[in-house]
Parts: sequence; C-alpha cells; structure tokens
Amino acid sequence: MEVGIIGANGYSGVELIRLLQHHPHVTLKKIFSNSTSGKNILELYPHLTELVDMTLEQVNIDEIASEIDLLLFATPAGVTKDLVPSFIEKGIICIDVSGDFRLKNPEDYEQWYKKAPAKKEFLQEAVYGLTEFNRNKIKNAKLIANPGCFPTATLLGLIPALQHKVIHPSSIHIDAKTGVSGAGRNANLANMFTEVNENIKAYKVGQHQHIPEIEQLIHEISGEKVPISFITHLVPMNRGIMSTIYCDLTEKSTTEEIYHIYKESYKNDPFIRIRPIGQFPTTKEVFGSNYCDISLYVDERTNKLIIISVIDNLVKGASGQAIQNMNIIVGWEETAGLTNVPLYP
Ligand SMILES: NC(=O)C1=CN([C@@H]2O[C@H](COP(=O)(O)OP(=O)(O)OC[C@H]3O[C@@H](n4cnc5c(N)ncnc54)[C@H](OP(=O)(O)O)[C@@H]3O)[C@@H](O)[C@H]2O)C=CC1
Ligand SMILES: CC(=O)N[C@@H](CCC(=O)OP(=O)(O)O)C(=O)O
Repeated sequence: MEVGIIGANGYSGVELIRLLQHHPHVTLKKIFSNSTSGKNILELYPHLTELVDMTLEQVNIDEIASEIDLLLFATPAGVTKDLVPSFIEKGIICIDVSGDFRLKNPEDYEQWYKKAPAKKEFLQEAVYGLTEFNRNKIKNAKLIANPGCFPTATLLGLIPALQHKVIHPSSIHIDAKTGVSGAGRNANLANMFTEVNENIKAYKVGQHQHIPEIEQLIHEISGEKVPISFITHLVPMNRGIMSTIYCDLTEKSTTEEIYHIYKESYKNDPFIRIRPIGQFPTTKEVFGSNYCDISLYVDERTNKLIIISVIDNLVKGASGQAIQNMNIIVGWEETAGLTNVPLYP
C-alpha cells in the first residue's frame, strides 16, 4: 500500500515517519508540507540520517490521487476541512490527526476552535477513531477523525465505567497534564525552555477544545448530555499525558470490583494495560509506545472512583493510533508497526 503524509514536518508527522519505518506492509511514498516544501526532511530532522531520504512536497491533489492509496494528515486545525473532501471524492482513504472532523455538531467546532467548520456531510461520514471504542465502524471507514491526545487518555479511562453505569456522568472531573510536544514544533513564547522548565501551569482553563470532544462521547455512551470539568496543565517534559479522573460511584463499590470490570472490558485490546491494584502508571512507562496504561482506585471514604490514565501524546495520542486505525481499515494485524516496547528510563 502506498501511503503519504501531509504535514510530515511537524511533530506528529515525523512521529508517523518514525513509526512507519517499522511497518511491515507500508511504503511511505510521499511526504508533504507547506512553507517548508522543497526541503529534504533531513534538513529539519537529522536524526533520520541514513534512514529516510525524502523531499517535502507541496500538496497537489491530482498528482497525489494518482500515486497514493491512503493519506495521513498531521496538519493544524483548519487545514483538512478544505483538503480532505477532494481526496475522499477521489477514493483515497484519509486519516486526520487534527480536530477538523471530530465534532459532529459544526457549531461546537466554531465555538471551541474559533474557525469555520467542515461541511456537515463530511462530519457525518467521519468515524471517530478511538480505536478500542469504534473498531467495528473503523473497519469500513473512508475518513477517520483521529481523537485528540487528552480525549484519548481520558475516554479510554472512562469508557468501562460509563458502559457499566458505575459512575454518574454528571460528576466527572478531569485533571490532565501534558508534555510540551503536544503544542507542536512551532516556536511559541509559552513553550520556551525558560518558561516551561521548573514550572507547571494550567492553560486554556474553561476553553480547551477537547471539552466538547470528551462530552460528545460521554453523551454517546451514557445518553446523558452533561458538562464536565476538564483542566489541562503544561509540565516540563517532552512527551506524555496523564489524565486523573474523579467521579462519583452510583453504588458502593471496591477497587477489586472496578478492576475486574476494566480487565474484562479491555481483555481483547492489545494496547490497553490495566495496572495491578495499588500500582499507578507514570508517563515514562508508556514513552514512545502505543500503550495506554490505566489504574483504578476506589476511595471508599468519599465513594469516588479515581482513574489514572497515561499515554504518549505523539503515539497513542496521535500517530500511533492513526496507524492502528489504518491497520484496521486495511485488514492488517492491529499491532503492525506498533509493537515497540516503551523507552525506559
Ligand atoms: N502534538 C501532539 O501531541 C498532537 C497533535 N495533534 C494534532 O495533530 C496536528 C499536527 O500537530 P503537530 O504535529 O503537533 O503540529 P506541528 O505544528 O508540529 O506541525 C504541523 C505541520 O503542518 C504543516 N502544514 C500546515 N499547513 C499545511 C498545509 N496546508 N499543507 C501541508 N502541510 C501543512 C506545517 O508545515 P510548514 O511548516 O511547512 O508550513 C507544520 O509543520 C494538529 O492538528 C494537532 O492539533 C493531535 C494529537 C496530539
Ligand atoms: C501542550 C499543548 O498545547 N497541547 C495541545 C494538544 C492539542 C491536540 O492534541 O490537538 P488537537 O487540537 O488536534 O486536538 C493543547 O492542549 O491544545
């Protein structure tokens, strides 16, 4: 299969390039960017020396359509809503890592992304690519809206509890932390070493674009349209997301009972690791891998379930999950190209 990456020079794009080096069935045929087109990827990422020798090209829809079977998009919000429809119409499978097709209601996109939304028909056609939740729909998808990094960690942590109705959806509070690569490679004062190092800060408080995405899926699972509290923090590390979720239990329960629900729910999911009771995951333990590690704790004093979920934002939170979805669409083994062990320490 001939694959291309649009936005290949950003952090998610170059992570796609890295992961595809180990993919047994994929030929990376073309890479594309915008302002850096014409450059060899090695000028921007020397760590790929002697591994990849490709020049970034400007997107040309007709040329791409004649050479590529599947496109992975790693572009900023607002780009794919205009680009993707032409490729879908030409029969090319599109997997979009950006947020353009995630929210079914275009008004939500306008409100939270402050941009014009994609056309309704494409929003309807897009399948939300949270693999473990939507595997059956993903199989037949032509357009995947890959989830955001925070929604991936958070929703994988919440889904079994919501499906088994052990928590009140209206009681969900999420405290989330991310490494700086989540913001992409563009220079930005807020992400400078001097601003981030030895520091931790809350950002986009009450305004984060992942709020409606998380609420949309909670609604789909529970039938309840409820607002959530969701606060993101920037911490001084390159990669990693930790989502700590607090929710009220519907009935008295124990950590053991909840643990068994989660083990059963995820027993066929190769990238979800439910940690033994009493062991809590760190971001380093999933670094560079497609794993999502989840721990459960019932605080019997407050009757709350506390869920701790970690991922690597660039792998399970973006490029790894995109490849997992591609594997499912094409019918390859779901783990193809994604079997690397986390890098530790
Ligand atoms: N970083 C992360 O952890 C995650 C990111 N995402 C999403 O993935 C997308 C990419 O993020 P990230 O890699 O961090 O961002 P980056 O800013 O690092 O990279 C995006 C790249 O897209 C390129 N680009 C912009 N417009 C076009 C265009 N019209 N055609 C081709 N290329 C274009 C830019 O290239 P040029 O410089 O040449 O203009 C830029 O380098 C975003 O939508 C982001 O929200 C989702 C989950 C996690
Ligand atoms: C550190 C940092 O800034 N992280 C980004 C993650 C963005 C992301 O995952 O992308 P989408 O906008 O495509 O959902 C943020 O919090 O907005």
